[in-house]
Amino acid sequence: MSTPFVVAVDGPSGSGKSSVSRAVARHLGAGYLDTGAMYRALTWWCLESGVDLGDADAVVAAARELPLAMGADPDEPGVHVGDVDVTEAIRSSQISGRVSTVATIPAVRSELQLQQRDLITVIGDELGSVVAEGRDITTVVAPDADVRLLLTASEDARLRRRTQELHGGTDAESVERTRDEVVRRDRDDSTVSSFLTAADGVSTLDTSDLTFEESVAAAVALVDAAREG
Ligand SMILES: Nc1ncnc2c1ncn2[C@@H]1O[C@H](COP(=O)(O)OP(=O)(O)O)[C@@H](O)[C@H]1O
Ligand SMILES: Nc1ccn([C@H]2C[C@H](O)[C@@H](COP(=O)(O)OP(=O)(O)O)O2)c(=O)n1
Repeated sequence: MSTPFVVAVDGPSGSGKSSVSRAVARHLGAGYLDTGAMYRALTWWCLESGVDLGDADAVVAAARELPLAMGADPDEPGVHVGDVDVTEAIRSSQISGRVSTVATIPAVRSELQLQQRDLITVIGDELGSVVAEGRDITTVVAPDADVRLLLTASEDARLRRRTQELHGGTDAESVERTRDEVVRRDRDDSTVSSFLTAADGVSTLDTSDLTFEESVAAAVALVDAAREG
């Protein structure tokens, strides 16, 4: 069996990681792994089962026991915890508002990073290639990936995109309602991962002034160059 082709993508909220990574995975016929969804699913499970998010030991124990199933289809990347389909529920503002509390516990990160490496191996072995995205994939989870890409975009562009997605418009009030979900969360998350500037060997793609299609084309060009080289 040949070694799987791995694409690692990081970036702040609203930079386009999920949508661009899914498009790249479709282009490659690869599997897709949304590592942020794993932190979200753990947060959902803790809230559902009454685990106090302030009790780091309890959250770590929950991370070890989490009955998580990650779908790898970029067209339909479902997330299940036990029998429950949490794909939609983990995108709620309740989860977005609390996920950083979970994701900034170092031992939780170590546990989920282990699970993410295993998933990248399993998906890669099955499909031949995998696109994994998050905050620390290029640096910690898969630093040896064949392609390592940091997506960036101005705060203004990221806020506008997320507001459009969540509220269907970009009036001033909706933008303010979204600010906590983007700006505050990135500030908290960046205390434990370095996803605002590219590490050595990581390519940066600034999507601020690109259309979605242009972002995908630029990412695909990088991936194709690495495949051919
Ligand atoms: N140039 C662009 N690059 C990437 N996404 C863009 C661009 N312009 C608009 N978007 C939209 O912004 C949103 C980005 O969301 P998402 O991919 O979930 O970002 P992230 O995973 O980084 O939080 C999507 O709805 C996407 O269609
Ligand atoms: N590899 C990762 C992925 C996500 N996280 C954290 C940081 C984020 O606040 C949450 C949710 O990530 P997610 O990628 O779903 O967030 P956005 O879609 O970018 O808004 O998880 C992380 O710490 N490390």
